[in-house]
Amino acid sequence: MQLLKTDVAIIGGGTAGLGAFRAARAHTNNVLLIEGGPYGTTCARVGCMPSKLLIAAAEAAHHSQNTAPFGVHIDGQVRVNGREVMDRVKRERDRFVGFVLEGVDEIPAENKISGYAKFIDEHTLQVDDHTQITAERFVIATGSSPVWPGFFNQAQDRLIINDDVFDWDDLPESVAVFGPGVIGLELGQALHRLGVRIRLFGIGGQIGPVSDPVILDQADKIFRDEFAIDPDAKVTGIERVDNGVKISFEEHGETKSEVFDYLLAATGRKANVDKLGLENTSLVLNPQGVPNFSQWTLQTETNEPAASHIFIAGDVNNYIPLLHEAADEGRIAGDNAGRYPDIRNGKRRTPLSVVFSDPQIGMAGETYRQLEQRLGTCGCFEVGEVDMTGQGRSRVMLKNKGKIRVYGENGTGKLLGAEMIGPAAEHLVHLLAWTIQQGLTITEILEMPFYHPVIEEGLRTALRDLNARLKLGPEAVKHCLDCGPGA
Ligand SMILES: Cc1cc2nc3c(=O)[nH]c(=O)nc-3n(C[C@H](O)[C@H](O)[C@H](O)COP(=O)(O)OP(=O)(O)OC[C@H]3O[C@@H](n4cnc5c(N)ncnc54)[C@H](O)[C@@H]3O)c2cc1C
Ligand SMILES: NC(=O)c1ccc[n+]([C@@H]2O[C@H](COP(=O)([O-])OP(=O)(O)OC[C@H]3O[C@@H](n4cnc5c(N)ncnc54)[C@H](O)[C@@H]3O)[C@@H](O)[C@H]2O)c1
Repeated sequence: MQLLKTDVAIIGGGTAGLGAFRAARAHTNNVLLIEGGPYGTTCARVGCMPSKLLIAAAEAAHHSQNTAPFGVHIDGQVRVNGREVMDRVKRERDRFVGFVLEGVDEIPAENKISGYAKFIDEHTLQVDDHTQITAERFVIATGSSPVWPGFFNQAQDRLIINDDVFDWDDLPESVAVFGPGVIGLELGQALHRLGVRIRLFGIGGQIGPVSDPVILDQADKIFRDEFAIDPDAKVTGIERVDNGVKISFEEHGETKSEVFDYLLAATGRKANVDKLGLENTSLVLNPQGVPNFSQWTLQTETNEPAASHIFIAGDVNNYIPLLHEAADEGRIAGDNAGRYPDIRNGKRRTPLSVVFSDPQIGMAGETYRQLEQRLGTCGCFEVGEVDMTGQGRSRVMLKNKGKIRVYGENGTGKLLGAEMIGPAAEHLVHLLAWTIQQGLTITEILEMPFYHPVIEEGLRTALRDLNARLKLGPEAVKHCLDCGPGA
């Protein structure tokens, strides 16, 4: 058994762990990074990047099949070569992973340990069966893993998760996707557009991360128009049959069955805490077994009188499981583990999220649900809205679908948040998150320049509507002449 002593031990070499490693090293050279699996990060290997590559191929197929309304006809067949699609996805994915690996290679060998770590007491980790590490402070950055209900296991070898999709050499004929959350929606729509027969099964009517019922209703209509999706499905059976997996479900009061090549479980993820031996520490755990922690310092809560020497960052803390948040949290946790006990509050940014469906779903600032809970009973916030079906630039490009809803505070006139489904949502929510973080009022935002004809003019209409409802501006004028046609 190798015995090692260090100032800071980082458990997990993903995005949060690598950020924590760098930040802790600014305080001490005695930092150990422990990685159980392959380096490369979830984001680059099986997450953000390969999913966006698959979506990019799907968009190319979709555009080339939908040129006729412009009077542009592709005579002949648009052919999707599944092998070439997957080859590009994997080739480009490997390139992104390669960049991460180059960074990992620069970390000196004596600062890296391979193996799965587990606490055996407050200050000691067992790594596989080969090493024990005693450390003054720790950062837990072990990420998350997919979860699914037990009855999915009836699909046996045809049950797959996102990781498996990015291992394919060719596209299958059909996939039943369970979970129209972020992963299911992105992958399901992309597969559909690449010619794979899909059916997307949800539960309780939820689609993506949307909390605003008006946007949810839009999403439901838009996606139902394009592919088979039931966000509130009644699935009555899952069975492994000779040629795949048979799913039985109710539709319009009838029981139907359909056979698919695979069942893709995209029904959520859970924090990787179960094998960490946290029961051997004094940490206070929530019902999911995740340590309680401060979102500002990433310091965990302990039963001991002394402040905790353990920090937790990234997906494993179940707070905001997104890449940029994992990176921020890694830096904050690593910095605090390095400087402990003189710890600091880190900078948390305005919440921002994007689903790369088409149309995209975007959210910035506080969600509708959060605002309803915080301000709903006092009539303290108002909602402005624009329907994108008539929006000039979107219509020109035949991207005129969806709605934008913006939320503002009565009295202060500040923008609080937004939810949307529609064109260029990935860009619009950035603009909104940036203005919310600066604490701008809707009036101040409306003083900014707006070009013509652009999708941002649609956002301006929603903001004008909001200002009028907050009684801080005139009624929004329908077809305002000084705005430019279709603004
Ligand atoms: C399909 C998919 C698409 C996504 N798309 C986006 C997107 O478009 N935009 C976005 O912002 N986010 C996206 N995400 C989320 C994003 O990938 C995660 O938020 C982010 O990767 C989390 O980073 P992390 O460092 O917390 O975890 P990870 O990168 O998973 O790192 C955790 C590491 O810990 C290691 N580990 C686990 N247990 C132990 C142990 N006991 N000992 C040692 N090592 C251990 C693991 O091997 C792993 O390498 C996506 C996720 C998925 C799955
Ligand atoms: N574009 C992005 O930023 C992006 C992309 C992918 C993933 N992610 C991150 O990864 C996280 C995990 O994504 P996810 O899609 O696995 O989780 P999710 O929580 O977003 O979605 C899970 C979905 O599965 C549904 N569901 C649960 N049980 C079900 C069942 N038995 N049958 C059918 N549906 C069921 C839920 O209602 C929900 O809609 C996301 O929260 C997000 O933070 C981000």
